Amino acid sequence: SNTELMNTDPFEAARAAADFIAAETGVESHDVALVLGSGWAEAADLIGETTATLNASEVPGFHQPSVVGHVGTIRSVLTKEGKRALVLGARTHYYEGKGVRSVVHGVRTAAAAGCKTLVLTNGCGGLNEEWTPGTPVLISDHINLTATSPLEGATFVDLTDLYSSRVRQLAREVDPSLQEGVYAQFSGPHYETPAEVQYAKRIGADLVGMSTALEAIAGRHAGMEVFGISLVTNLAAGISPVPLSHAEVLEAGQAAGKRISTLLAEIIAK
Ligand SMILES: Nc1nc2[nH]c(I)nc2c(=O)[nH]1
Repeated sequence: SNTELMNTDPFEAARAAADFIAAETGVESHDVALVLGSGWAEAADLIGETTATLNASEVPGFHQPSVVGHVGTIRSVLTKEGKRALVLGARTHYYEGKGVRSVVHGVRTAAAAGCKTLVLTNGCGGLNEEWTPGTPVLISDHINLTATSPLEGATFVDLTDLYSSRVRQLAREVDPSLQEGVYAQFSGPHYETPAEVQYAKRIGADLVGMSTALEAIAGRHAGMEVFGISLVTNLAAGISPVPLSHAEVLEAGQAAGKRISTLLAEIIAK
């Protein structure tokens, strides 16, 4: 079974998933992988024409997302430039307790499917009060506060320029006003306390979230060029006087959807 395969050899599990996707979509090899986070759901429709849609639960090793508002599909999208994009709308978060191998299965599957570029998007909390909800921020680097790694054994991988400065430059050509920030991944599922947000700020983070860093490490290990972009959907706890509300988070994501998805489509087209 896929669970056994994931437990014995996660790379075999990714190979099986990639073969399944190639067979089901009729696309032998994909070029760019897109992981959609909160607020980014519209991006797939704007980057090209969806030629196949699979339910995540039917693809080996993937789970139907347990997070409300997250789509559970994997789509093959043909861009106007003829690029094949694999859109992973079924992210597994570390806080779901399914293990770090499950968190990075989609990334490994994308690499096994042929992708050379990995685009990671997410919704996050902002530590800079000028970044109001709905602000997209390029990820320049990350701080992994999960106390874990997707890599096992003596897999010493360099993470210099993990968030490709080349692609960040392309993004700035699309929108010169784009800001950059360091993203800190907390394990979650609770939000940070105000004291933890100040700690994150003090150690150099500009954004706090519960995804992305572990996926980026696995993406680099798999040989892909990684690019990350966050959507600030709320000010992190304590940055603004009012408490967080998940409803506000979701609503801010929806409001910014069109603008950031267009931005992403233009970056991918480059
Ligand atoms: N850790 C963390 N994750 C988040 N995801 C979203 I959307 N907002 C936040 C936040 O404020 N903190």
